[in-house]
Amino acid sequence: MILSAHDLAVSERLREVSLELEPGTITAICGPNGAGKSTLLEALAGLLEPDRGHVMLGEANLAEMLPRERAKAMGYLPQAHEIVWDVPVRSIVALGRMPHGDNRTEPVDVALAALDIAGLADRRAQSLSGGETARVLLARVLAGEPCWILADEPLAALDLAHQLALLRHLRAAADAGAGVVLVLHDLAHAMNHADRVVVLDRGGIAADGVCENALDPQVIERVWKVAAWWVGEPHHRALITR
Ligand SMILES: Nc1ncnc2c1ncn2[C@@H]1O[C@H](COP(=O)(O)OP(=O)(O)OP(=O)(O)O)[C@@H](O)[C@H]1O
Repeated sequence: MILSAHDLAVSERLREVSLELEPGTITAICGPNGAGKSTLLEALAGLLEPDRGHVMLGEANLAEMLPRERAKAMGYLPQAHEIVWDVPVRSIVALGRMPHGDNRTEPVDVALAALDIAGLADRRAQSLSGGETARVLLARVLAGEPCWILADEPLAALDLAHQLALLRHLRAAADAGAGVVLVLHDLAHAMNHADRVVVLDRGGIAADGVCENALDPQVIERVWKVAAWWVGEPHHRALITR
């Protein structure tokens, strides 16, 4: 189902943002610190009530959906990676099944494997490293098999191999019909792995479109105030800065 934002405004943080996001694709939200990326993602997840505007999931207004139905549809990973309960990793990941009210173990096992944490399943959550914690919280989102995966900087704490593995998994989820929206600071990840990039600047949309256009050097110069250019082949590009 299409996820759409209509004239979303949140105090000084977001100014009249409208977007239509297609399932089956990966959209990256990029922009400088404080641009409003996390605010937009939270609003798209239905977890932040905008001052004006609304978010629709297909024909349903997200704000009017039952919390349980919304939680089934929208998998959200916040920016701060913290686990406050000192319980086994498997129990944390299994929380992803809560909106479904079932005890199905298969999605939990698939998520543990996807994030390469099956070997940690019996470890206490508070004994994990930062990157392991991030992978456990992502696995919880994936275990819920949501229609939409909204993740705020999901790659930030991961090492190179786990970043690539997660990106492959998110691509497979999109190919299977899920919508994926990622807040990314690494513009090369956005360029190489997203289908579409939305650039936010000071609460508004500065660019929106296919990666080559939305992350054109002129946009990077205007928004980030950095002189930069792309090298390499499509899907394997690197950003060179001056
Ligand atoms: N709860 C809040 N109350 C008031 N202002 C907030 C709140 N949360 C964030 N802000 C402000 O809103 C603006 C947008 O914040 P947001 O976290 O959405 O930015 P961001 O693009 O995700 O930034 P970053 O890249 O630093 O994570 C910032 O100026 C921030 O200081």
